[in-house]
Amino acid sequence: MINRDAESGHEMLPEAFQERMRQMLGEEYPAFLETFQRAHCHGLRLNPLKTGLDGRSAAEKYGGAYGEDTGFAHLTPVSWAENGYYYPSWDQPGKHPLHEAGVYYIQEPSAMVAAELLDAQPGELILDLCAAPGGKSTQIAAKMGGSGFLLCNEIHPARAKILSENIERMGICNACVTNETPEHLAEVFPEYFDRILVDAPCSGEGMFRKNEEACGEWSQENVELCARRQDGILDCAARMLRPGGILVYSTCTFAPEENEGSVSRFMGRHGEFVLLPVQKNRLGLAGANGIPEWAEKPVPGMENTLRLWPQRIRGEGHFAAIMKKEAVPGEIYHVADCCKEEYRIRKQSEEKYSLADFVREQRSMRDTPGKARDLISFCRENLQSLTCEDADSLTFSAEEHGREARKEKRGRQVGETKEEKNSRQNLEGMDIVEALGRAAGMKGEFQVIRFGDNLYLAPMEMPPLKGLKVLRPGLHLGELKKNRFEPSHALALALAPKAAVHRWEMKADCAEAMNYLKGQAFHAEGEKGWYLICVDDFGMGWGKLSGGMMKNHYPRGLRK
Ligand SMILES: C[S@@+](CC[C@H](N)C(=O)[O-])C[C@H]1O[C@@H](n2cnc3c(N)ncnc32)[C@H](O)[C@@H]1O
Repeated sequence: MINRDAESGHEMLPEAFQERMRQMLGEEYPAFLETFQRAHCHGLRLNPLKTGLDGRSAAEKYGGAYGEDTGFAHLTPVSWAENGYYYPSWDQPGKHPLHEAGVYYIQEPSAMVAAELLDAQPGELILDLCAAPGGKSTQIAAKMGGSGFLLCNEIHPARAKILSENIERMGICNACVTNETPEHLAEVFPEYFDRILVDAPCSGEGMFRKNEEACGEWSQENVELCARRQDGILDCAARMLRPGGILVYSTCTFAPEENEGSVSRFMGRHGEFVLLPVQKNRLGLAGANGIPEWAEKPVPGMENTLRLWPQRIRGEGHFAAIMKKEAVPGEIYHVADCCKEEYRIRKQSEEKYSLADFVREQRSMRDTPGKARDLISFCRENLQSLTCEDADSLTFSAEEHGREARKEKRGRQVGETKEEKNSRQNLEGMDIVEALGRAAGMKGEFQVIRFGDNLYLAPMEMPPLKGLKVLRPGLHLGELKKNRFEPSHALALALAPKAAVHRWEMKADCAEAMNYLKGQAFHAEGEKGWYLICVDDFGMGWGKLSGGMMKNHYPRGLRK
């Protein structure tokens, strides 16, 4: 039954929920209820993969550079998230071209805390098990900075598609998106990951203020159902974590059964895990403790978990806990290193191409000069020549400008045998693919994967995905069409703009940018070919110039 107390602003809250919250909060209950009369906070996270800056510098640069009507001014920091900012309710950053260019992700401020606690490091193997729509995955990827492997999984197909689009929009190169059950993933990846985030499906009580509809669906039975589901998901996560690995569990609900309850039941079943304290002072969240008495069988350290309350902070209700897998009960789990070794060997035997094989195959695809459908020819014509000894500091050569200069030196050079010429061109091809990976943000070693006519880049750490439902096996580079290679939208968003030979610059706050997002073609003069369409120096999509017209290649499904 719904309590309709119009004056209080919480008329939509179910009575049983109110009664339980009254019991839980005691004297603090009126302050909690009062939050339902206030508007909720709005947050966004700046994307360092795009800006190349830390949050503060990016906020100063971009927050200051845009007027009120762009929806990108007035940013104030969220204390617990590195690149997190509040924006005022009158701003509409979701409608701005910079949003489509992946410069930021709109995310509820409290929801930013879980990925901070996961503390992902470059080079690690990380799983986001319940990942759609991708707020936390994109935050984790930002921390990895293009190095290591991120598996983003979502059980619901339609939500997995949205997840994949968000991974693409944010220009992430080292992530794979799957649509799997936790149980199936646990069979495929025993003790594989260094860190796992379980941002669990929950009763969503913490979002009631934002989403009234969720209130109507609330029931005690659903809370209990969610708690049981969380037990199952956490058990799968435990199987996939390597000894010494970190598991972060989070929800956006207040229900004790799904928070302290889920954690203590999990710890009861898994003696190999210990609870780690959340460093609350560092996050500006002193005293935001979990409550041991709210678990049926509390385990030591439960107060070290994190509870966010809307009456205490500028954000919605959230819960998070950090757990570490310590012991290695050999009879249940394999040893992680053995497992990784196994993957490495499988990869070697199953992998279709080495980079060298791939380059050789691509070069043989050039049936007629000028009709090259291979990736290397595309790069030669459309990417600046790059040197990439140090992945962190790409140098783009300005001297080799011009279509002629970029053409492959096809003929034999003086004193060169046929074999030497082939080998030189293969090496050049490998350099080009290597440079493409760097320009797309790859920091470690990577592989090129071909699915039919589609080409992808993926970190070397990505294991074989046979038998899994995969939406995105890495960064989509593009498609080999009949007579040409067509670059993907994902590549436009991941590519460092300075790597593109042809760029078409637009101002983010002008009508031209919105018209491009609507799919409109426009008049333009310049050299024929592919153009990276940029808003304020950020890649937003492709256009193809021919005969004075820029054909619009912004994907139909994303047009405004
Ligand atoms: C809280 S949401 C995740 C939000 C996401 N982490 C983010 O930051 O954008 C929980 C997700 O778990 C998914 N889910 C539902 N049932 C599941 C199950 N049995 N196993 C795994 N995930 C499930 C839901 O579809 C939902 O997308």
